[in-house]
Amino acid sequence: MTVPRQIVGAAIVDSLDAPRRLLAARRTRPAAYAGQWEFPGGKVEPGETCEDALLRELDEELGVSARLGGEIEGPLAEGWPLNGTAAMRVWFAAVASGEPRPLQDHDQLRWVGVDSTELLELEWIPADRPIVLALRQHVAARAGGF
Ligand SMILES: Nc1nc2c([nH]c(=O)n2[C@H]2C[C@H](O)[C@@H](COP(=O)(O)OP(=O)(O)OP(=O)(O)O)O2)c(=O)[nH]1
Repeated sequence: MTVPRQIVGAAIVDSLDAPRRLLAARRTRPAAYAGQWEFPGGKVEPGETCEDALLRELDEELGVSARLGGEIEGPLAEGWPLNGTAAMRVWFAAVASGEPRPLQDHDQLRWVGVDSTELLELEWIPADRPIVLALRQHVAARAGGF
């Protein structure tokens, strides 16, 4: 069996202890994903841990340093299956310093309520939808439901 290409993504929330809002990012490339919303992140490079790669990507793409919280575990050891031969591990994260800006790969960032219909109505990359649902479940379970 081929090992999927490892991608990492961040569910950036306003607070790791009591998340109410999520930072969604709209991609500009490649054409197949342009205009669709995603979790900021990218490919893990050789020699990097997933966590190091994610912190690097958040710095490059958004200009922030971040603190990672718990992982939103997917069905695979490599996380959540994406299109093709990739899979993505996703962590909750909070901004430690800096103000997120769409420096690379995105043309829009948006803080969206975790329990809002707006979150569900965003045009997510299709493979991200189950991750969004899992994220809501995590937050709802912690908050006692919403
Ligand atoms: N970052 C990110 N990528 C996702 C998500 N969902 C999803 O299917 N993908 C796909 C799109 C890309 O094919 C791949 C991530 O590659 P990328 O282009 O973001 O990686 P990168 O920043 O390292 O870019 P590059 O240096 O290769 O240009 O995973 C998501 O939520 N976040």
